[in-house]
Amino acid sequence: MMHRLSRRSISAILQTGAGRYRNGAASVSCCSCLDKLAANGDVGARPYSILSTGQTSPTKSIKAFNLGNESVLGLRYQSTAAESSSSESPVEKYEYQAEVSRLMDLIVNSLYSNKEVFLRELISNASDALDKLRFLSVTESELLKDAVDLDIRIQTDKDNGIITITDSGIGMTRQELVDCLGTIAQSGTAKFLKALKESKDAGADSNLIGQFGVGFYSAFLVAERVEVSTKSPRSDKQYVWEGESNSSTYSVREETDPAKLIPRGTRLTLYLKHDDKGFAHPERIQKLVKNYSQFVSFPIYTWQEKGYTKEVEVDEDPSEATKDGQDETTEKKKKTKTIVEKYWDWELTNETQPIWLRNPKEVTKEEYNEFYKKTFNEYLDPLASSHFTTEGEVEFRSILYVPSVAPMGKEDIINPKTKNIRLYVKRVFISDDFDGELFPRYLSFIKGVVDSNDLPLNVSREILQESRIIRIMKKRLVRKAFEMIQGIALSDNRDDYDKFWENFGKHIKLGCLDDKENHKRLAPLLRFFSSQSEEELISLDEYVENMKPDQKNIYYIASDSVKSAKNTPFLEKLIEKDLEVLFLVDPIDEIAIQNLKSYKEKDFVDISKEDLDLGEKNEEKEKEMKQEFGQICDWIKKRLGDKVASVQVSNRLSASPCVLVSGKFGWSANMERLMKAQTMGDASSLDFMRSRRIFEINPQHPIIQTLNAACKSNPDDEEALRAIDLLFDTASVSSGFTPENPAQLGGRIYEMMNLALSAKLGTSFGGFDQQATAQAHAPETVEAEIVEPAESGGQK
Ligand SMILES: Nc1ncnc2c1ncn2[C@@H]1O[C@H](COP(=O)(O)OP(=O)(O)OP(=O)(O)O)[C@@H](O)[C@H]1O
Repeated sequence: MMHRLSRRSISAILQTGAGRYRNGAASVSCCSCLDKLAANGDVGARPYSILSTGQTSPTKSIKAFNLGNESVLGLRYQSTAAESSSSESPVEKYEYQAEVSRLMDLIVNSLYSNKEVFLRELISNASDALDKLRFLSVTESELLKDAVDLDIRIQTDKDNGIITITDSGIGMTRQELVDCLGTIAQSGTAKFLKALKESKDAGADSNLIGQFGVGFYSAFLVAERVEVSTKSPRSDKQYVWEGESNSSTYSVREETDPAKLIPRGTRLTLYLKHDDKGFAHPERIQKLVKNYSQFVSFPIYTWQEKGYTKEVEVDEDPSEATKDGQDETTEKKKKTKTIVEKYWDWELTNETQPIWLRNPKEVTKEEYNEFYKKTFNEYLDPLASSHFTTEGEVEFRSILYVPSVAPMGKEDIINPKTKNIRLYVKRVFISDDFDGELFPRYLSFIKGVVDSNDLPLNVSREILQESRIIRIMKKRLVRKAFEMIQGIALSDNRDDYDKFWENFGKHIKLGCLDDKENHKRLAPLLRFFSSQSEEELISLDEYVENMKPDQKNIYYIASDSVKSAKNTPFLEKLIEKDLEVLFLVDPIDEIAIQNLKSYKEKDFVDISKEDLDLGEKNEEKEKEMKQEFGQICDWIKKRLGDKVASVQVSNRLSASPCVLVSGKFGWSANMERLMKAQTMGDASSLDFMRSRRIFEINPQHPIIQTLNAACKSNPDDEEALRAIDLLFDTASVSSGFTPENPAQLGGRIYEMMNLALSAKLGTSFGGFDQQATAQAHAPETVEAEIVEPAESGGQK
């Protein structure tokens, strides 16, 4: 029977394993999102709450963020009468949110290495602002009313140590300026702070800024003063934000200097610290742009000194001319020299054709890897990549990657929240916020870009969910992802697949539960230990190749470790017959295999369940056995009552006297343990499953032969009957089940020990009351055992 489990149950089972997956913290990218969440009343589960929403006047615009356990005022208006009246455009002063102050303090006082990443962060913000404008303008064309190109321009003044970064993006209104710069509302920065703290605790270097980025505030890595002058197409006015590295306040005012007005977008001016003025060299900036922002899809221009050569006449010495004996009346051929004329101009510094639009034959592996690392902020090369174009019904271009490490902090693979797939429509970035629309959740670890010409530019979430085009795209993307993973599996480098399996094996197993349609692609990717390969994982293909010529099934046993799997009595006959058995030791393995049912037409068979056919059925022998052992089977069944469904002669044992086998449709010992641990099985279903077990006896074993004789000569013999009880309890334990009453089992073992010792030494000591000992260990624990699920999970 295949067990149908709810998502909650699967999630719980996944958590039973070594790696615990937890729900990711809410990821909010900007303050406006916070406001939306607050408006939706969706703040309960988030790491913050908004106590009162912003209003136009900053005096009343007070937001309180609950970060961790400290509740801090986001903005505190400090304007004084003197300040507001001192200029035409009043300067309003604000205090940073406490988190920002902490971050600024860290940036200014602790982070000295890798400072150059400030440029990457600021260019990335400019590029986001351009993306946002392009996206919004699809539905609000008036946003583009100021006809300026969509680009980023960086100018330097090396003498004064000033860098200016200007974009023609969406800009910020006054309120947005106040909301966005001065508070931390996005998860990247919060994660950075947390990681920084952890790395410091661990004594590691604090060079984490490159991995996480701290967005806008990284400007203070190099600047002592930052000016942000910004003009939103939704506002008539331009505003200026000013902050200093050693101050806990910042100010906002209107831009009144006509020379400084821009039609749209944002201009950041960085006044560099004395020691960092070297960043204002035009060549250095050019090098950094090439290094960090090569794959930004908007043109980045840098202000560069250029030169062109020209010929200029040289004034001749008149005496020299007469020396040559030239006739003064003949026209003189004038002498010239080549000089270089210097001038300053904008120079395009990045490659603007997106890498996915290029011909795959012309892109090198290094370029793919660089694009991956820059786009997804990764430090390691991916394990594999695939660049392809699909044609026909739906056309799109894509580059997909398999990361070489699992995300930091582990994600919830059941409900992943990733920004791993960036969707473009006709090169316009649309979204990276997907929830299973382009990839099934179990493949959410795949990263990449997808660019389609067939989708409308104003594609909304609803359109995505309903779209036939998206459905076709998803099918193709999934197929490509599988080809890519299979490519790693088939490569000569086994380490790569081991790495993949370690990081994403659970995802593949989850796919076996979730995606019936792709079972054929998922199954060859699975890996297990086996009775013949305890150290190295094997594939199902390797198992099938190793099968005996007449072997029909793929045998497996589910257990909690390789060690306990290899010692289970269920293996005995299979080992003797040299049949390989897969060891399913991850909690999710058994459910995954049960969902697959078969591989290459070979059924998966659980060797701990009834009706195990090892291909040696002999009816004659069975009849004989029935005659010889039929009576003992009935006798044992009578003694065990409802604890078992039946007692049978076993064909799977050689060394053990007996074993407790699960019913064909019942829970294996492993499943029963999981169900109990997760309190997913209520007491009645546990009792039912237990009552379906079969007690199998090994007719060759001396204990069974002795009992067989006892049953024929004296079936009421108390000692023989108690031996049956002990045999049953012991078989439960060795078969992987938890004994119903461990204390009672202990009592029975002591009793047997006493009997054996008495027989050996010819005496019984101290009037030892065997039955009393057994009973003394019995009572309360029975209760505790039954009550346990209800206490922890409310089920009984
Ligand atoms: N050049 C810009 N144009 C328009 N808005 C900007 C610009 N730079 C920053 N912002 C606004 O300021 C906010 C905060 O920027 P910051 O870089 O600190 O974080 P972020 O960009 O949201 O997150 P991350 O840097 O992790 O992507 C942005 O979300 C954006 O709304």
